[in-house]
Amino acid sequence: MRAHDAAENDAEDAQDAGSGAPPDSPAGPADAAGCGPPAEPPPEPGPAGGAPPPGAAQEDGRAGDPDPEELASSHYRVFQDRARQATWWAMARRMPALVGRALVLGWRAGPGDLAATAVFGLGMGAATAWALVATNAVLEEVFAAVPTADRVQAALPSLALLAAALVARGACGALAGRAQARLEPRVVLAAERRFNEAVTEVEVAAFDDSDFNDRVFRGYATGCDQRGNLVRTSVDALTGLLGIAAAAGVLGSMHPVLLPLILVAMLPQWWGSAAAARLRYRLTLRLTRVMRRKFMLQNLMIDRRTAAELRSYTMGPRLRAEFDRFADRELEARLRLATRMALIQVTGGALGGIATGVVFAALGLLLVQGVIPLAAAGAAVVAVRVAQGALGTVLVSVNQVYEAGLYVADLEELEETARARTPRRGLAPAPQGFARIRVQDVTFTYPRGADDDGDDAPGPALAGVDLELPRGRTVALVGENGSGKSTLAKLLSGLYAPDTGRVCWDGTDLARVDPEDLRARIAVIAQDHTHWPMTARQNVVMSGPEGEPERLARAAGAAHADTVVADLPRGWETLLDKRFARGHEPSGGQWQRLAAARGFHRGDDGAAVPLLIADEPTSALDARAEHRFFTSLHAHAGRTGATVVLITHRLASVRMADVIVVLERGRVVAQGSHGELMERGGVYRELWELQARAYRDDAAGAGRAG
Ligand SMILES: Nc1ncnc2c1ncn2[C@@H]1O[C@H](COP(=O)(O)OP(=O)(O)OP(=O)(O)O)[C@@H](O)[C@H]1O
Repeated sequence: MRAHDAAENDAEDAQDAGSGAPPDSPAGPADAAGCGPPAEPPPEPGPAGGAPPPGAAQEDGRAGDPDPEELASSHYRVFQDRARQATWWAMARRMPALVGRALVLGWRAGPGDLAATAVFGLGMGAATAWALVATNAVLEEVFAAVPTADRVQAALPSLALLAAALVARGACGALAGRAQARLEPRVVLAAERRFNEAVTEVEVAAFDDSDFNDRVFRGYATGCDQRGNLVRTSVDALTGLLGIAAAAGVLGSMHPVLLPLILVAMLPQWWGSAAAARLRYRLTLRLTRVMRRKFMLQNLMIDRRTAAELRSYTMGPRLRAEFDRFADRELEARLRLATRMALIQVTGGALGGIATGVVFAALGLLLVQGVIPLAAAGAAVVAVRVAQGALGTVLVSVNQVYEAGLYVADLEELEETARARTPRRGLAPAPQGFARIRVQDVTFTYPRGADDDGDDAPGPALAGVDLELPRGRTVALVGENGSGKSTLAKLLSGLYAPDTGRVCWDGTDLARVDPEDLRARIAVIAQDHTHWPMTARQNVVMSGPEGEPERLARAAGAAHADTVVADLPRGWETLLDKRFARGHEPSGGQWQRLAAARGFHRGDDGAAVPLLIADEPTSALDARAEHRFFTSLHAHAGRTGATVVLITHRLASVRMADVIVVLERGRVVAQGSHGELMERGGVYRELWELQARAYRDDAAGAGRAG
């Protein structure tokens, strides 16, 4: 069964069995998006979210359709469990911590703006109380007996006070709003900076973990903005609370029985906003993978690097269909959400109307029974309205704080994971150099994602590797595809650490030295080199010194990138990306020469950079360029005294290497010079003879044809 069929079936099953609702009920929108694992029912909506949904037991027994690539993702279970905890009680419990967190974030990002927000927020609360007291005074003056012109005149000072209170309230509101609006972007920017640091400092192995990638996507798509939301909505909640406190204080001073009426008036609003926020949150959470797929597919459609192949292989309709498949799921989920939101709104509105009626009836009753005077009843109506507005703000904010808090917690977990997976700093500096590099009994398995259950886990990429790389020599790693050459190169370059065993520069275990310091002493010409959207100069100089023209010329000459640059319209200053105006696109081989120049540039000083690793550096080069390149590589070892590690399938060039290491299925099966390995036989001689025979046959064929 194809993956998406399974996902769709699963979505339908989840609707039928998991929610206890009919198939077209809105209970299963997120599963319709195909994101939830088969054994997970959709979470129970509504305030009683802690209870298991009806039908969950059925679902447990149901044989779900396997769709491991898309659905078997245990971290969704974590989120569903967390979303299910979103009861009112859970929200209330988390509120102090979340608001506290928001205040800390706000204080760190903009202490002045946070202080201004607090001062003007308090001012608003005080002005609200003042306005209510003035309202009561005005009504008392007017309604103490039958209203007359004199009474209205007598009420004028109170009216002036009321007007002043309202002006003060408006001014405080505007100033608090300004401070808050200044605070939010600062908080978002601070979050973005932390996020950028986390994702660029984390070890490269983290990107092999799909769970980490999901978190990174959520952080990038929503997490940073939600930090701003958390601060804004927390301030809103606190401001609303001040408004309520003001109204409640004034009402309570009139008559304590008026206090519970505020609560009655607000309950429906509470329910509506809580339900709506949780629905939205769950949808976004469950659509993460769908949105990520859509984003990926759309990138393939718009990227100029894929544009040609997309057309050659007539991939357009297929990609569009794939996009539609995910987009339809998302749309369906969003449409269901819209319906559910409307239902919640209608229900909340109706219940709100009933509650207001109950409040007014209660006020009438109190008035008739002489519990409160007419003026107090009038002021109470105004106070209830004020409190309703403020409570509305609080309730919406509380839900938003809770919702933002979930995203922020997710982002903080990402930061925590990233911190835990960021190589430790402050270790000993890397050794200046080495007489030899020793790889001792190294075993390495690529990290698996949280979703991998281990049943079909691949074996180690390297197993029991022992090796010595002498200083100033060229060491070639050869072997068939997947034999572990690049993995060994990544371990040698300090990108990955061995699971067991050690990589040592003389007596120093590289696990004990500062990884960034180590990497600064290694130059790498990567197999999957990046086409940096920068100028040709920046592509070569990268993190190295900029103002050394001789060094640049040497590097470009060694990589034969000088001829590439000579043909560029603006030489070294040509921008190498066609997406920009006046950008230029080098050919694949030209890019490879620039990438090689980057490696030579970094490794120019062999005392500072004693190791150069070149992973298939000539795969896109023509025969002449390839030959020249290998000559340069050997010359580099001779000139700088650096050790050169070369990975290549071109065995004719490997012949020049001082040591050739043959890998097979992650193990070193032979090592020695070309002559020794040819004499010994085995994989190396087999591969060599295959390539040599192909050339001999071609030459013979050409001779006969001639
Ligand atoms: N990032 C990764 N995550 C998981 N497995 C990986 C990763 N990179 C490589 N592998 C696996 O590790 C094994 C060794 O791969 P490696 O890239 O080191 O081989 P190689 O000898 O360089 O191959 P080639 O000649 O094709 O470049 C392979 O089985 C491969 O599937």
